[in-house]
Amino acid sequence: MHKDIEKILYSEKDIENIVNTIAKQIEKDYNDKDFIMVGLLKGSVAFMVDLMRKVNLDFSIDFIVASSYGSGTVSSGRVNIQKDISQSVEGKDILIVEDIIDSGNTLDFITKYLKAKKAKSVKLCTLFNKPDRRVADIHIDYAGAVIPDEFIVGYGLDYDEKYRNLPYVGVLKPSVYS
Ligand SMILES: O=P(O)(O)OC[C@H]1O[C@H](OP(=O)(O)OP(=O)(O)O)[C@H](O)[C@@H]1O
Ligand SMILES: Nc1nc2[nH]cnc2c(=O)[nH]1
Repeated sequence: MHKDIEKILYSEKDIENIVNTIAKQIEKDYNDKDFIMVGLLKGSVAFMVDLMRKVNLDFSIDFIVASSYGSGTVSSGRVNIQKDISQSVEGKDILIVEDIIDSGNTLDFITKYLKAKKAKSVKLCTLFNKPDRRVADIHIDYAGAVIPDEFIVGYGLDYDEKYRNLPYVGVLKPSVYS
């Protein structure tokens, strides 16, 4: 285990099981759809790569780079698009893939943004749902696990741009923040 991690909340195996369950639901719902799986970078990178390989359908992938966090652990509420989707979404079914939904500000903004670009449908898929600090009124279509109000890292999730490469998800030792 990494020296900065206090405890592991989701092991590699736990995450694999969650990914497989969500992939089966998506296969069922998107069987007859022409859809784009859109990962929100950078946090969704590990989840997106694992999920897309488990969904046995024809679809395209794309990425948006959006950010609402600075170097800390609280959402600024302002969402910036740093890299837009690279194709037209008009008339397309969009499945957004996210690592975590917390305040909901990021997904609220991105959903409205894609609908304004005339997407046929926009659904949300997140590995982790943290409802305690929700501000925006959003509907999550696929959620892996509900987590309490703790700041988690690993499997794409960072603190100050570190720990994204950990294959598991855990919480940091308090000394890391001081
Ligand atoms: O529901 P919210 O409060 O908006 O928080 C969720 C967002 O925060 C994190 O992204 P961040 O802005 O830290 O960028 P990152 O994906 O590059 O880590 C995470 O990946 C989500 O996109
Ligand atoms: N890394 C990380 N980013 C977040 N963004 C919103 N909540 C979290 C969290 O718990 N961990």
